[in-house]
Amino acid sequence: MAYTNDDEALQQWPVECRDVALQYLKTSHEMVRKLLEALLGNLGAELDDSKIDAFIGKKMVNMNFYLTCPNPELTIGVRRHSDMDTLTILLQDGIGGLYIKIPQDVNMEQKGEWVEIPPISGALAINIGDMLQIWSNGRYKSAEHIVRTTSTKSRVSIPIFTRTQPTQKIVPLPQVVEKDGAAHCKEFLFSDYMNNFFGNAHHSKKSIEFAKTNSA
Ligand SMILES: O=C(O)CCC(=O)C(=O)O
Ligand SMILES: [Fe+2]
Repeated sequence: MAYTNDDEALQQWPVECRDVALQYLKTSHEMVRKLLEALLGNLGAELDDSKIDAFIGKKMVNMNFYLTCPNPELTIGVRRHSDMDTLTILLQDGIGGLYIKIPQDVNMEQKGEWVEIPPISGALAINIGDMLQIWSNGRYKSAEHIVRTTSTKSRVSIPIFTRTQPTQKIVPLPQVVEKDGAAHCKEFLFSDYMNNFFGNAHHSKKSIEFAKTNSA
C-alpha cells in the first residue's frame, strides 16, 4: 500500500488494517529519519531535514503472507534480492525464514554464507537499501536476502519501504567522497533506475551492476 497522504490512505487502504498500518508507518518514519541521520552522520555527512525528507519521502507498507509448502526445498518465498529503497523496516512474526547473504568482501567468519535473521520478539529488522549503499559510497551494503517457506507454518511479515522521489539525483554524498578520495558511482536519476527495475523490485543486485556500469 503506497502512502501519499492520510486522506488517500484512509479512503483507499483496506478498512480492516488502515488505521494500524498508518500508525505503524508514521511511527516508523520518525525512526527511519533518526536512523538515517545517525548512519550518515557517522560518515561525516550532516543532512538537513529537507534532504532527509527527500531520501525517505516516499513510503510503502506491504503485507506478506507465506503459505505453508509441502516441499519447501523445491520453492522459495521471496527470491534472492536486495531492496531498492533507502531503508526498509521489517516486522516479522515468530516463524523465521528470512536469510541474508554475508558479502564476500567483509572481514567476517561467515562471509559468503546465507545467515538466518531470527525473529526476536518486539524487534524490527532494518535493511540497508540500494540507494543508501550508493549515497554512502558503498560504506553501507544493501544486503541480499531471501525468504524460505516451511511445510508446517505459514508466515507473515510487514515491511515498510522508504524511498526517494523519482526526480532525486543519486550520487555518493560529497562528504563521504571527500573522505574516501573517489566516488564509486556516477550520478543518475532515481527514475532511470526505476525505469530499469520497476516492477522487478525483487531483482538480484541489479542496482549494483547498474551502479558499476555508471561507475566513475
Ligand atoms: O518477508 C520477509 O521477511 C522479507 C520480505 C522482503 O524481503 C521484501 O518484501 O522485500
Ligand atoms: Fe526485501
